[in-house]
Amino acid sequence: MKKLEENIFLIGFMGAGKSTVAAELERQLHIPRAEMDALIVEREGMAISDIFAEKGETYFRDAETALLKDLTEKKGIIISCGGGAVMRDENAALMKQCGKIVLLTATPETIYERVKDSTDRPILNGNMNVDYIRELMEKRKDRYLAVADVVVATDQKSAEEITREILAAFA
Ligand SMILES: Nc1ncnc2c1ncn2[C@@H]1O[C@H](COP(=O)(O)OP(=O)(O)OP(=O)(O)O)[C@@H](O)[C@H]1O
Ligand SMILES: O=C(O)C1=C[C@@H](O)[C@@H](O)[C@H](O)C1
Ligand SMILES: [Mg+2]
Repeated sequence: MKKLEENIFLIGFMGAGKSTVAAELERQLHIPRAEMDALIVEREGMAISDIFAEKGETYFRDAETALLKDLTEKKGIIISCGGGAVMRDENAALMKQCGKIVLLTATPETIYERVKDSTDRPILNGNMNVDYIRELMEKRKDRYLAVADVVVATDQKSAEEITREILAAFA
């Protein structure tokens, strides 16, 4: 893993720990990290929830695809994806072509505990409960699993442990 020629894409449900683990991978591997959500906020000059509310989800999804196209021009970076990014076929194909895809999973109960106080996950606005999380996760699960090269369950594990498992899978 010293000479990472491909990218690492971290995918998974909101709160699975993509941003947290990406930061740990960056710290350990000394390779740059791109946070899709943060880069969209920077490009648009608006919070994610404001983009959804004022411009709509399709606008956000188009911005996400445009950003992914720019990011996949690069090599050897860690990309922490938006939780829904891989649901678009075009995005999933781009990721597959340009790197290894790591899926982080967690139970709906764990996810709820991690995201319940957040106000900037518009997909969960008004639906912040375990049942809704389970339902949406179920809808997304097949796609997440279909594209993943490596799957790491994150419940009751620290970011360091999860990172160790990812690196072991690629060793
Ligand atoms: N392994 C873990 N154990 C305990 N808490 C965690 C773990 N991973 C992440 N968290 C916490 O859960 C919350 C969500 O984590 P994070 O932002 O990394 O998720 P994400 O997958 O990037 O979510 P999103 O798709 O919404 O960007 C944060 O408060 C983070 O500190
Ligand atoms: O799962 C999703 O659809 C999303 C996850 C977040 O990372 C953001 O990209 C946005 O809130 C949408
Ligand atoms: Mg994140």
